[in-house]
Amino acid sequence: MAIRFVTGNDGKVREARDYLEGIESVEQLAYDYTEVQSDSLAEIATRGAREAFEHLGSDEPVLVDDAGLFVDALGGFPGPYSSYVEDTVGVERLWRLAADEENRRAQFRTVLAYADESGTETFEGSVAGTLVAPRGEGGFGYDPIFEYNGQTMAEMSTEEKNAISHRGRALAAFAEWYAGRDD
Ligand SMILES: O=c1[nH]c(=O)c2ncn([C@@H]3O[C@H](COP(=O)(O)OP(=O)(O)OP(=O)(O)O)[C@@H](O)[C@H]3O)c2[nH]1
Ligand SMILES: [Mg+2]
Repeated sequence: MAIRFVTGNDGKVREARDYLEGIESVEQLAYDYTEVQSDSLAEIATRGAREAFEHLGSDEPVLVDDAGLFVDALGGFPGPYSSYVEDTVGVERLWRLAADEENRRAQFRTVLAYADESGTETFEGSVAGTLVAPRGEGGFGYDPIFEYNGQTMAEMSTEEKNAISHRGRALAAFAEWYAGRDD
């Protein structure tokens, strides 16, 4: 049975497909679930997955991904508000905010929530890196300003990004659980 990935973000779908290829197919559903205002990505993802599962019906499980960029020098901003900040402030201006700081460390975090009739499972992944002036054409979102091991995530192929990224790590935990579940 295909995994129903509820997201409007094509980049997330590309990465999930690349990672889960050979395990399960991934179908993108564009249902716009409520993203609650919370400091916790897990809470946002869990509540979104429950709402999407109940709304979409048909007893098929859904997968939701809530992600955020946490900048050390900015007290973890934009964190759970990363999507809003990308749309309002923009990636380039967020970089300029961080460029004035001595400490340019940041983390990317993702929580995947998988909801079915028996409940919701969550899988987390994070990666630590350094913010840099934008480089690279690949990826999406903040990838051009997030450097890991000398490369920005926008300079990596999908496979290279998945091997080190927050989402790749969350997908690894999900894939292990998914393969071992009995249904
Ligand atoms: O550099 C990045 N590398 C990534 O791997 C990544 N994953 C997410 N993001 C950005 O962080 C916010 C998350 O918000 P978010 O989880 O609500 O996603 P979204 O609104 O884009 O899609 P949806 O799944 O909610 O429909 C959005 O601004 C995304 O562009 C990323 N940026
Ligand atoms: Mg969103």
